[in-house]
Amino acid sequence: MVEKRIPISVKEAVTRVMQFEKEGKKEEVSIYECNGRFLCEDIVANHDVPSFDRSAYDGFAIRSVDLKGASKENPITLSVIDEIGAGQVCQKRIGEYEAVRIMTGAMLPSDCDAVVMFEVVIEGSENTQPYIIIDHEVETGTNLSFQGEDVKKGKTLVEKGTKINPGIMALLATFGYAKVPVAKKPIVGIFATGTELLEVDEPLEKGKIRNSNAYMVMAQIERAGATPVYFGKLQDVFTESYEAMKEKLESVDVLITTGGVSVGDYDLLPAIYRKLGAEVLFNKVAMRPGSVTTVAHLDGKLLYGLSGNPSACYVGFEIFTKPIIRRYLFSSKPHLQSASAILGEDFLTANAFTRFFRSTVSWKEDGLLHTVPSGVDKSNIVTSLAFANALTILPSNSTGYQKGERVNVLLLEEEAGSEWPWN
Ligand SMILES: Nc1nc2c(c(=O)[nH]1)N[C@H]1C(S)=C(S)[C@@H](COP(=O)(O)OP(=O)(O)OC[C@H]3O[C@@H](n4cnc5c(N)ncnc54)[C@H](O)[C@@H]3O)O[C@H]1N2
Ligand code: MOO
Ligand SMILES: [Mg+2]
Repeated sequence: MVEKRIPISVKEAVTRVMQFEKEGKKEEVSIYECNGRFLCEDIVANHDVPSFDRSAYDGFAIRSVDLKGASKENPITLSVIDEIGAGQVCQKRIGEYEAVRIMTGAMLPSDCDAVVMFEVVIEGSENTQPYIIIDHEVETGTNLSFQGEDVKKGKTLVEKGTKINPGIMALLATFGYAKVPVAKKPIVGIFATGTELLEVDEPLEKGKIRNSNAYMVMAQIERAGATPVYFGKLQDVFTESYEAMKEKLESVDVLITTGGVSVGDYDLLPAIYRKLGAEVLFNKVAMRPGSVTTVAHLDGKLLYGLSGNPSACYVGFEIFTKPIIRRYLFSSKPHLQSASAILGEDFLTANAFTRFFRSTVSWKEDGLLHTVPSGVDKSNIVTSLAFANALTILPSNSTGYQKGERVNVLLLEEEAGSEWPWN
């Protein structure tokens, strides 16, 4: 008699997996190598930015008090006693009716309180002494970039667990991070199981298929921020598979297998977990695709038995493996980012299980996010994955869903993530 598996909810299954979440190890890498890595510490401003008042324009630093009463009828002349470019500091005191020629980014002389742009003054010179004529009043603070206006010292700017992007690179450089504290990438091993599997470079044979899951999952692991290690494919032979898994488990943080987790005669993973002594957290989830997703735990490591069916394998990884990787990478929002979208097609069949259909979401003219299937909604389908940028969640119900209804989607390519999208 075949084993009868009792499905648990997606929320319960994710909860069981997340009991084993942990932050990973830290390392420091050169700023040249950190783009795309995940911060393992918050970035806190260690000084004001800018750290001094500076000119926002090319022009003249002045004392606004000297220009009180200036007008077209009563233009005021200032003597230009110094000249500074960005990086230079004026060493002179600026007295009454004096000004300094100043370039964008140069530190404002301490006696001055505003800048007038070149374009609004008349320049002249008398006996080699330059002067300017100004025909309007200038408020204190005009054309300045103030100390701390960008950020004040002590402010937390970027939280640990954030993926470094070009803007964060600018912050790291601003605050002097020649070495950047990042999370070590966890090592995620993969075996593809199945006697029917051919490698990419092998010609098709009767009854056989090419192994696509391994390459798909490697790319998902990389997208999640970890390092994939492909251990090759295993025939559906117990001893060989057991030995290979036992050996490779030593060298990885997480071990993924694809295929062999259901109730078929050659589905060996349940027996392999037993022999390894791994504790199975669940082997049936009320979701489709991915209902057979099995997660086990052994000596602090998670073993993912993802389905052999490509769509089920893909969804199982995104829902159950990605958040563990992101927690390892110090994220406090490790789950796929959720959003509300308008359903673009009818789904009128009853669902006993929550459906995650692979979807293409896009913004439409109504300003709302819309979701449509990216291909056929069956777990053995591989082509729908190529165009999926989201998973649309259709919770189980007896009526199905109508075009135009609001639904939740999980965004596959957004980096911000969700704390917990399962409420
Ligand atoms: N009696 C039952 N049969 C099945 C059940 C069930 O509940 N009772 N569940 C079905 C569901 S749902 C799924 S999903 C599949 C899951 O099967 P397995 O995870 O055991 O995977 P396999 O049997 O090894 O393979 C399934 C399918 O996927 C193809 N495959 C496998 N590996 C790869 C790969 N690396 N690249 C591409 N395609 C792969 C394989 O050839 C099979 O066609 O079980 C149902 N059966
Ligand atoms: O696990 Mo299967 O993917 O439910 O379709
Ligand atoms: Mg099977």
